[in-house]
Amino acid sequence: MDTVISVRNLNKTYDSGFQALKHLDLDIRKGEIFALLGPNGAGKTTLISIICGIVRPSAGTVLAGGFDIQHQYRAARGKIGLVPQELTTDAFETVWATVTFSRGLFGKPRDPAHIERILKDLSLWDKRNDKIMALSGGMKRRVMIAKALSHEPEILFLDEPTAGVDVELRRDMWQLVEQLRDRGVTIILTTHYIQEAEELADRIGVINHGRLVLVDEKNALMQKLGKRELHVQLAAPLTCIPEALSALPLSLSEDGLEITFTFDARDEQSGIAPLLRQLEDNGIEFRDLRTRESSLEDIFVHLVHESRPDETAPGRESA
Ligand SMILES: Nc1ncnc2c1ncn2[C@@H]1O[C@H](COP(=O)(O)OP(=O)(O)OP(=O)(O)O)[C@@H](O)[C@H]1O
Repeated sequence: MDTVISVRNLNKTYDSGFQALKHLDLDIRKGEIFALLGPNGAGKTTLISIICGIVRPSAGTVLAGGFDIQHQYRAARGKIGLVPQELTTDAFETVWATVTFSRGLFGKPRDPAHIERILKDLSLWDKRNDKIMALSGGMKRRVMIAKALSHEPEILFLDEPTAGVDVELRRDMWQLVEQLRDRGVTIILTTHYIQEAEELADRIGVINHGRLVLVDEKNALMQKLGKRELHVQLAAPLTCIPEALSALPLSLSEDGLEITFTFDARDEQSGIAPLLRQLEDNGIEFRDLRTRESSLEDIFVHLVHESRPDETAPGRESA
């Protein structure tokens, strides 16, 4: 698959001496939705700002559409649309004027048909003559996307696209992102919301303390790192796990009516069949069985915990 963004050995140390990015390598593939996930201060905005040419790296290279963001800035930047976290647009301008103006900033010739298409795609056409300040929060966000798409970029960065928006608007935004991808735009979004990455992304990168802790296909990630649980509903309550079963990874619910067995989704032998035999051998009857896969949230918490630089006890893990 074609690579549209290529980041190599990126380092960023701010003037304060703080190292925000450490030896970061990343390739973004054409046409994918890539979610960059990380806790506060992990380095997401720093990384995006360097790729978009807003912040200078201390070392390393970034190619966008084959152009070097430092040495071929205009060509590289022309490939990229950026929707920043903050709504930065002139409140007194109309929707049409502000989006048209953005296109001009990239030195592109006027193209009213293109602006019309974007505004229609983003359900802003009816609002084209309205002043930005008269729009709802959700519409303002759409205007920011329209501005970012005005110069026909191949790559769209969305920095926390749904921070602080309500659930309904978040769903709207997700739908919009998928529509843009279907039209061939490569999308990179940063998010705190694990559900957002789980819902939208083809691939996920997890960043913590300036390092990319992991990059993988979402589904592969969930399969590889996922744990599964088998919940066994018992016919009669137990007071404790019988001695004969104490070697197994079992836990008993407070009311004694459910045993949980945790196993690794990667193992071919889950251990469920031997477990059920042992339950029978020990006279423990059950009424029902359910399995549950770990969510991306479980995986994320585990990864971020593992990658703490000050971690002194390597064996410690979150469950
Ligand atoms: N101009 C700056 N000077 C010094 N340190 C900075 C500067 N900008 C960011 N940092 C620090 O770099 C680290 C990474 O910040 P960054 O904004 O990239 O993180 P983030 O992952 O986007 O966080 P958030 O999710 O909170 O937006 C933070 O510790 C931040 O305090």
